[in-house]
Amino acid sequence: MKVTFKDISKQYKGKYALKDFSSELENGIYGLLGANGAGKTTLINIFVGILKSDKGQVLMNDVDVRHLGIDFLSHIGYLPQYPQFYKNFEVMDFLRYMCVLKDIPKEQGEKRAKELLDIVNLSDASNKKIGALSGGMRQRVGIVQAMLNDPDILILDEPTAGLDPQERIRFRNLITKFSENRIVLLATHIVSDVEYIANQVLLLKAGQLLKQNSPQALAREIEGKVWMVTVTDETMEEKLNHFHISNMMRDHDGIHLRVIDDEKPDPHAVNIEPNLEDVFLYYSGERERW
Ligand SMILES: Nc1ncnc2c1ncn2[C@@H]1O[C@H](COP(=O)(O)OP(=O)(O)OP(=O)(O)O)[C@@H](O)[C@H]1O
Repeated sequence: MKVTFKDISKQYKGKYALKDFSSELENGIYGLLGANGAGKTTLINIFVGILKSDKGQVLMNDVDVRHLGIDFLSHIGYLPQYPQFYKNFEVMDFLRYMCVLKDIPKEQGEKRAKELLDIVNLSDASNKKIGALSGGMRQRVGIVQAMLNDPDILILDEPTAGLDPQERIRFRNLITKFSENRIVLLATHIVSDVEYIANQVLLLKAGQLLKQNSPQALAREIEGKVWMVTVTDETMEEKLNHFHISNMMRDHDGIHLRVIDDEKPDPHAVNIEPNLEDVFLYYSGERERW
């Protein structure tokens, strides 16, 4: 399976939400990483056909998806940013309903729903009302409905919003489990959602694709630009005013700043190994004061 985005643009009131976005995806997990408002949902909405682009094409195996119509949708599983569930539906009834919408034959859908509920550890909840589930359980129902048609392309828009750390880890493991022989596109602004599971990260800023590479390669690209500097309360201000700081930690030796900059920020600064959060900040961060 191959998906190609070709020069996609979308404007709202003369302002670009997405500008000349081009990328190619093959089987694997892709983290679409960008700050709030970077254009992630716009791209996904264009991809799944909810939104029309002003310009550009989405191709599946080199065919424009607009020519494929319903056939394209049968290849897609989609979990929106704010999934709306019927709270009075029981889990299994909701999944049966989704099978009807997706035109999945009854017996096949029933079997698939039960298998998926088992994989996400929700078999015991299949007769519970959706309104009675925790946020994490509801997200798992969301991913089950996205997987009902055994899609080649799984699209998840901010899927870990509202999950606690343990649920977040479980969810990541689940995505990895489901990623075999599929394209998974996972939009998020939370770096740790994709740092360990994405084969490639697409870094989006103000509607434009800044970078596409593996997390490791992206981190290597900024080697030599991440520094550790120890300061005092008196000398800290100057650093905060001049540099991107990705972390601050205070202990009995002083305040340890993780600084991101092309130049050595202090004669005593030492280089440290970059991570994906540093990459995100290096390319898309504004210097913010709190
Ligand atoms: N219907 C709309 N009308 C006007 N502007 C919009 C509309 N939808 C999105 N935008 C603007 O387009 C830009 C991209 O928004 P988008 O929702 O795609 O970003 P995002 O990366 O998904 O952000 P978030 O993480 O907050 O969901 C933003 O500046 C947003 O304000």
